Amino acid sequence: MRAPAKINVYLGVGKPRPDGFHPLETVYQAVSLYDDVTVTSADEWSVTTVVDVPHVDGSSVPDDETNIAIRAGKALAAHHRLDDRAAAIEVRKSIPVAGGMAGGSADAAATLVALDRLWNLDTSDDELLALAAGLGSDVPFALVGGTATGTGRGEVVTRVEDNGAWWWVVVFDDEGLSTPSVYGAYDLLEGGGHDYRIRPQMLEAMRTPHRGVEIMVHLYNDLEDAAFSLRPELQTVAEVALECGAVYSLMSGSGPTILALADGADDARAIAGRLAERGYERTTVVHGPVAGAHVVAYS
Ligand SMILES: C[C@](O)(CO)[C@H](O)COP(=O)(O)OP(=O)(O)OC[C@H]1O[C@@H](n2ccc(N)nc2=O)[C@H](O)[C@@H]1O
Ligand SMILES: Nc1ncnc2c1ncn2[C@@H]1O[C@H](COP(=O)(O)OP(=O)(O)OP(=O)(O)O)[C@@H](O)[C@H]1O
Repeated sequence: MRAPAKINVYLGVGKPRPDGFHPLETVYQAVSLYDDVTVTSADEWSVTTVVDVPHVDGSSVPDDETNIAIRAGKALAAHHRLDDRAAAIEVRKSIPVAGGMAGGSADAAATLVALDRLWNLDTSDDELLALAAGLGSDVPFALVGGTATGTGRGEVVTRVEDNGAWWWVVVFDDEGLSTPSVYGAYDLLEGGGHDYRIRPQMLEAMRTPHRGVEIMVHLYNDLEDAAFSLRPELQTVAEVALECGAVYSLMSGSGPTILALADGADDARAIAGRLAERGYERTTVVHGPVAGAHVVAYS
């Protein structure tokens, strides 16, 4: 089972709720960078992470039951009162770890769908989405894919019509950035007191056939200043991407991955080449939107 990375083409963040989570209004996009998950029935739960791409460092991915893929499998088994079931999970990672591209969420979504098929459970889409929401704010979107809005803490996902062919250069970072620490820095900067809603004009513009570049004025990420305060060199990466010809540059989710928007595939490859000349060699070209781990019905 294959699950895509996500980016947030718009991320508006409010003040923390009583439960500590931040209310979000985001526009997610699934892009063509994937983790592949394989499951086999076993007597005990296990997870193995395999990395065969240079831009991923899998050393910090847990191999015990804290791995979100095992948490997903156990949640599915418990939901069906099959607590005696277990599986061996193999995750082949291409999505950077703690990169703001929801790699763990992709693994969780892929595991839910893969085990549902392996065990012939026929879990409904609504039940899968509810299980996904219990695992993490970004997991429901990894099931749905495409382009979608996320509200609540990000887990309430509604597909939107996106007739675009977006091309991005993804600039990887050597170190990950912890999502809670970025939200913490956002609170210290007293973020959240503004109107963070998605502009209807953005959704309208995405309905019209476009190449991403026409939507550029609407691209936005409220967590950028917070991440840049923790890692100032990330702002430099975003600036260099513009100097290398990006139409726009944006941080992905809670960072540290930086996205350079390109005007088509050839332009993206040219930007990646110029970035390499400037010393940023750990990049890849992706396009979006792409399908999620499973085509689900949603409202
Ligand atoms: C940055 C984003 O990727 C944008 O889509 C998400 O908000 C993060 O989603 P995620 O990694 O699936 O997040 P979760 O696993 O649900 O939460 C991890 C931690 O991030 C913070 N968190 C997450 C989501 C949210 N709406 N508000 C938060 O404050 C909380 O400290 C939480 O303990
Ligand atoms: N299957 C997994 N893959 C990657 N990280 C995992 C996994 N399971 C648990 N983790 C832990 O979760 C942390 C964050 O992982 P992840 O790669 O999903 O971050 P992220 O891409 O920044 O997520 P998001 O964009 O949703 O905030 C890792 O540092 C790791 O310790």
